[in-house]
Amino acid sequence: MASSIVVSSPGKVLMAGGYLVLDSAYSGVVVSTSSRFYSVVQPASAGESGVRPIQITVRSPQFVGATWVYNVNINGGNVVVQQQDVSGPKNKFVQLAIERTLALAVETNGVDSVIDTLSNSLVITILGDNDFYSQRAQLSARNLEPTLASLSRLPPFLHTGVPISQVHKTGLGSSAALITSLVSALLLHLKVIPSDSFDTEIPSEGRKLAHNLAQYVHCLAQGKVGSGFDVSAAAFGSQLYTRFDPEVIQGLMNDAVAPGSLKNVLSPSNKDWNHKAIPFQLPPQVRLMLADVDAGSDTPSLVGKVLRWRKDNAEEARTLWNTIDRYNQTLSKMLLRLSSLATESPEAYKKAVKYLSTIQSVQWLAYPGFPEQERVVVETFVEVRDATEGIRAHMREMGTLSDVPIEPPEQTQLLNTCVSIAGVIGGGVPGAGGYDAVWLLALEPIDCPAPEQPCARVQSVWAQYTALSVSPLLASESTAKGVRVEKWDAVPGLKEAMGQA
Ligand SMILES: Nc1ncnc2c1ncn2[C@@H]1O[C@H](COP(=O)(O)OP(=O)(O)O)[C@@H](O)[C@H]1O
Ligand SMILES: C[C@@](O)(CCOP(=O)(O)OP(=O)(O)O)CC(=O)O
Repeated sequence: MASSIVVSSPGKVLMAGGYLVLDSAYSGVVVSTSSRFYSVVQPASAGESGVRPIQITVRSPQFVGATWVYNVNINGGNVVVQQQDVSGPKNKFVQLAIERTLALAVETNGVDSVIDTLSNSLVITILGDNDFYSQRAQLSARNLEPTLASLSRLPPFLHTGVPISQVHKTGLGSSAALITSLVSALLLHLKVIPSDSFDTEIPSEGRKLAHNLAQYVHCLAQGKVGSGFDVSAAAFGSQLYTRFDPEVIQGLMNDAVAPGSLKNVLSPSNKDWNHKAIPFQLPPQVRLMLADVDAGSDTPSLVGKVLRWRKDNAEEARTLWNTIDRYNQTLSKMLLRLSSLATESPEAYKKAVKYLSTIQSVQWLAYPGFPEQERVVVETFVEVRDATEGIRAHMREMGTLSDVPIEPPEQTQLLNTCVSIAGVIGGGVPGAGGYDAVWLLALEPIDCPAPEQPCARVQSVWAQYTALSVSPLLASESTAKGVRVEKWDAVPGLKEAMGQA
């Protein structure tokens, strides 16, 4: 498909730092997922060139009735993107992503250049990996158990059978990944950033601009400035994230922006973008598993209650947040140390993982005869386990003090059952917590048959929780990178899904 651009961004799991990451004094441990969101930008067919006003059609082939046609009006520096069918369902994430990216392109390259680039109009297709949306209905329709093996048997980009408004999201940050991949694809198509902006993980100026624009659009679409960890993960991949000062975009949080007001604010050289995204990755042979547990909690209301408690109990909250932050930092430091140990002593690391994968974590230190290098690996894994348990205990305490179900009893019971499975390192509730999901870190020894892997043991326990209708997801460090340009043929099922609409 000539002159098409395919860009993808990962989803996210905030393993540690929920609520704290709203304060730039603290950081969050964010793992970007193996599940990715794709934006495909193509010039409309030749027969539609020269259409006025310029039209941009956006299609979401995975949902019923998810096609939006926009008229683009560029008058001087003003860019207005209007939905043709004003009575139809709207998608503010898509509309604002297009409108503000075009406005930035006009500021950067001038009106004539943008109009010339859009002379053929555009067709944009957006698709999320299956894991962004609950596949329970699709699994039961195929009489399949809610297991990883069943999920891997589903066709990629599976049609959900419902309108977007009715989809059960799994909390991987679909809107953040959507916006980041879409603005990145448009910035490339409109030649606002160089074509190689996403060729390496090193944050190029183009990647930084795409991040800043995506953060702005996401906050505008949501009507609030969250911590932004989800967009940062979509842009830069797994990281230790510290939020930017919301003031940097406060002046742009309006229905319309004055011509010329975006470029300087969103520029990577604007030092007011003071977020931090320190590269992070899970150690080898460690898998992040996610269970989509329930219909989900209302994150903004949980956040509102916790922040009210924090405001009314400043001293108590500071002490508790500082304690949680120490556990969060220990978790990230020990996970990074395991990556170093795997590089320094690969054989000792592999042997330790193999042994630990066969027993419960509470027994990991029982054996006294480890050789020195293996003992260091075992002790470091124990520190990770202890950090996860310390985070859980203090997040539960925060929930009790603020009357918010951060780790409610049902989740505590599920997590306690899971972390006692042989080969499971630890777990917790992601992000704001609640009833949405649980995450686990599980060992994955290299030379061990799949049915004996800790992941498989977790699956068999999760399959018993039919009441929780768990649909497990899986993330891993191997593919958890930020925005990247894709080759058509390298994305299984993409061409077929494009034809779905
Ligand atoms: N494939 C898609 N096509 C169009 N819009 C989508 C798609 N997936 C998600 N969205 C938009 O993102 C919103 C969900 O974003 P969000 O609330 O961040 O969910 P989550 O973070 O739990 O995935 C949806 O309501 C919809 O507007
Ligand atoms: C509370 C938070 O710090 C983390 C929320 O993480 P979640 O992953 O729970 O977010 P949703 O996908 O919107 O449900 C709020 C924030 O950082 O913006």
